[in-house]
Amino acid sequence: MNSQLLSSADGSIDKPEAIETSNLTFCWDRLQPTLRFPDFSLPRGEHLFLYGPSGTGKSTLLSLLAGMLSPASGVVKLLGTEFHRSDAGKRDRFRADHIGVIFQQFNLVPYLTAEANVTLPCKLSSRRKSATGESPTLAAQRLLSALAIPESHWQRKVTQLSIGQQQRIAAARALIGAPEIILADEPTSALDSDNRDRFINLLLALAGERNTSVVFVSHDRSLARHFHHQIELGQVSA
Ligand SMILES: Nc1ncnc2c1ncn2[C@@H]1O[C@H](COP(=O)(O)OP(=O)(O)OP(=O)(O)O)[C@@H](O)[C@H]1O
Repeated sequence: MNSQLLSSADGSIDKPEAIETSNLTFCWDRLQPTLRFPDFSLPRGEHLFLYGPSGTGKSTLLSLLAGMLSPASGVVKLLGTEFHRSDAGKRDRFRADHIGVIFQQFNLVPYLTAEANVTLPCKLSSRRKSATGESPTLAAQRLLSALAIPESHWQRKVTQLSIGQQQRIAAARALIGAPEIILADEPTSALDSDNRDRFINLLLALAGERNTSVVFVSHDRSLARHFHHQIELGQVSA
């Protein structure tokens, strides 16, 4: 088993961990091999790159971290709690309060404007709303601006925007209200390499300002240089 305790980039050892896993396994069904995941521990405010070939369980691991799946065995803790063991209501609340997710296909609400998509987490979480320190609309506008979405596009429906713009709106939605953790699943797969690098740099800079930890999944190992830590998935065994 590949076991990794990721040391803090600033050398401190007393910060509460954003994510800890140990002996984590998951099995979709009896016909498939058990997915076994490496142990790791990600300090607050740091970022981790998870890579590996197709089918090695990157998206499954992200769903385990997000509490959308429960492990077959082992432990997964976010901010010191095994929140996936809570009932559905508490799980949803924890996720809304503490986690921003950027999905592969962005999962934006198609009939809402760019700005309304970004403020959505503040409607689902009073914690995220108050953490903006201002009105959610102003916070959304600041993020849209920082992510280079022209003001003329803020009131457009997201379906009228380019893929690159939709991706940055998904990032703004994940960042608003400074959640402690962002989970990003291959959000750059549709972009060329210049735009991919620019997006990752922006995402990590904005996350850094908020002391937000980021787990970023990709099959493209060349992106690893942007991140504090990296883990390769690939051990799939029965
Ligand atoms: N909903 C599901 N039901 C059954 N099996 C699934 C389901 N989702 C994934 N799997 C299986 O679990 C394994 C891991 O899939 P997963 O999507 O986590 O891999 P991945 O590394 O993210 O792949 P990719 O890079 O292609 O997105 C694969 O064998 C896949 O077929």
